[in-house]
Amino acid sequence: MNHLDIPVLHRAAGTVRLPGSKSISNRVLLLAALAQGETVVADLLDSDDTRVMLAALRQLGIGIESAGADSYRVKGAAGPFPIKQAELFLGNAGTAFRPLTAALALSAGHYQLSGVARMHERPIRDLVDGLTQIGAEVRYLGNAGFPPLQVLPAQINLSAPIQVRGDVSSQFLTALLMALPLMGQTAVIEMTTELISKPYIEITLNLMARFGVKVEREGWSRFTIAAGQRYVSPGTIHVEGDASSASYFLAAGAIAGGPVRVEGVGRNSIQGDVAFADALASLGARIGMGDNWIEARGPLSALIPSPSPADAGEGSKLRAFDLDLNHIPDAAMTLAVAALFADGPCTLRNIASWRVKETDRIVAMATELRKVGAIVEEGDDWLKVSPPYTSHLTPHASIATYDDHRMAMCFSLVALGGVPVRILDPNCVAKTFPDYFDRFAEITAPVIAIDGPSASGKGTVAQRVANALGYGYLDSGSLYRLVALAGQQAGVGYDDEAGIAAIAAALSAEFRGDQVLLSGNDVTEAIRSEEMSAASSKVAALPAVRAALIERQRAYRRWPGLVADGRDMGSVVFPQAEVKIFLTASVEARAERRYKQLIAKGVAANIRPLLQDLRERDERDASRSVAPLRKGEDAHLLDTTELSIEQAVDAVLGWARDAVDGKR
Ligand SMILES: Nc1ncnc2c1ncn2[C@@H]1O[C@H](COP(=O)(O)OP(=O)(O)O)[C@@H](O)[C@H]1O
Ligand SMILES: Nc1ccn([C@@H]2O[C@H](COP(=O)(O)OP(=O)(O)O)[C@@H](O)[C@H]2O)c(=O)n1
Repeated sequence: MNHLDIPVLHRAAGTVRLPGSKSISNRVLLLAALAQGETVVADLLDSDDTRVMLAALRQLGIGIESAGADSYRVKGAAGPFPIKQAELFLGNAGTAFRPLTAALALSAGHYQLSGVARMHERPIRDLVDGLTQIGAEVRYLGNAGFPPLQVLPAQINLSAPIQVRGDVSSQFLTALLMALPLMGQTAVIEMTTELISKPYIEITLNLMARFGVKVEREGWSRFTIAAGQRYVSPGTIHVEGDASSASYFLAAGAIAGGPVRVEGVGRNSIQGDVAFADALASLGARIGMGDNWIEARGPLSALIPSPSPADAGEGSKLRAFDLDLNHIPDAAMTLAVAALFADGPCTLRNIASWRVKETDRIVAMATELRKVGAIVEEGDDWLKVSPPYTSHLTPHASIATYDDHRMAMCFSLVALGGVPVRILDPNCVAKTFPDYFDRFAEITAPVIAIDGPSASGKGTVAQRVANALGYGYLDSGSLYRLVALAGQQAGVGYDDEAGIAAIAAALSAEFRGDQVLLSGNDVTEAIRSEEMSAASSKVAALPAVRAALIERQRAYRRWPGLVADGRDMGSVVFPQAEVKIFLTASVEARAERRYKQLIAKGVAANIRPLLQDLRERDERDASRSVAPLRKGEDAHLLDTTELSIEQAVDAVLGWARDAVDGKR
């Protein structure tokens, strides 16, 4: 079977920009489709579930065009769907299936809705019962109570309150709430049971209000949509980052040092899953929050006195917990795996909804946690997880993922316990977070940052260290050289900051072995010319250019690790690097090395202008306002004036070993 092996990981630190929220993305798409006017949906999640929704809406006659990266222009139908006959295949996307069922039941057409086998095992009776009460014609095409479904035109009557259960899934209530305004009449929904996952209903109500429909609620038991309201486009709507997806990164920060920061959700979020941060805090993690970000670090250890607050979390465990997690069912899965890193048995309560998700998550979680050595007890709606008696997780476990994206994402955290872990069928994360593992690697893969002036030997040493450790290698200087060359080719002046920054943002660069390609053309030699050396140091002084290249550089941080060389690897791009080195040599030694390099390549050269050029570039690199070249306090100084290449490489490897050993 297709699998991903995650190596032993020692530390999690860094920043992750979250993909758009799945819950918000699919709700907004449906509301925009039913609304009057055109809605631009920005920062939409790009995943299987949203693709399913987009395709279904198009099939139902809604005009949807791309409006740039992750943005769509949706032309609302100003009421029910215009296409009156369709067969929809909705994969395993519950956030598409349930709301579409309700909206189609009120659209006076002939429709069929089906999905993958698992979708046909996920209950939908409570929603169908609610719709049937108001006269809708919704029939089971397979097993009663489950998809696939047939929907027929019907006379809808809203005179009596709709009675709905809310104890299996809150999505049924969401589906009814979003569809009912199509009728333009007063509609009342009464819950016949306790409502679970209330924060998801808050998202629904919040988004309906953004589209102009107000729902009055009495506690969580009665909801009224007053007559005469209709959906109207709010113009542009930005989808927040996915708070459930944030849980893996925040847990990683709490388990393995941190700080890990997620961007895209924060204090102002409308998603209940941000409460996951509070749960982590109750386990002892140190949490910070801004309007649009959340950050997690490991607990402060009361026992181990530490020299600086930044190191204080090392080695200290999370506190054991006993929590009711009904309000954050999805993010709660992350806590089940975090329990492996706690100081005692942990109990997750009130999680019955796990049984009807992508898989029976209680069974799946218990089975897979046992593979890594946990002692697990399970009940109808609870799970008790105790870390292994020895505190050591079982290495090389093969984790089955049950076509459940969250199982795959949660279990990546196991590697932070100092054991390699294998994730089977890792591509199931595409449901909500297609590049999850790349992002996770960007906060967990170790980095060796080597900065220093031109011709100090950074590239030579970095490449050899990378080979010795089996790590990847990033020559960040070549990116600035590529920008300079691309700017020259496009005829953009090196003083046109916005123009050069736009080139940097769109740079089509590829490293293939020793070859460097720009828009598919081999420019390995062209970027090394003296002209490009001077030009690159000019474009590198432009703040907008540096900003445009940051995320691209961070994306090179992959497992098992990265050696990166440049001027600001340790200070700006990878401030959390395991090892930072400032590599230098006297300017005379460097001029001589450059001279020898050029002569070896058959290029005529002269020491004096080389010396002059190095001095000028040193001056420009050291005096620029953004990311100037200088040795940071936390960097090891390596002066290679009197060293051979082998000695320099050995010194770096020694520091790298010490850093990793220190974390064991
Ligand atoms: N002790 C040393 N460490 C690293 N490189 C050295 C050393 N001595 C000589 N060199 C040579 O210096 C030259 C410049 O190194 P390079 O890696 O291109 O520098 P940088 O990437 O810092 O500009 C290379 O030809 C390299 O072989
Ligand atoms: N991280 C980096 C890397 C390079 N640079 C700039 O890009 C230019 C080319 O980088 P390089 O590493 O290829 O240059 P050399 O050290 O090989 O001469 C340098 O002169 C720096 O001004 C930077 O500003 N920041």
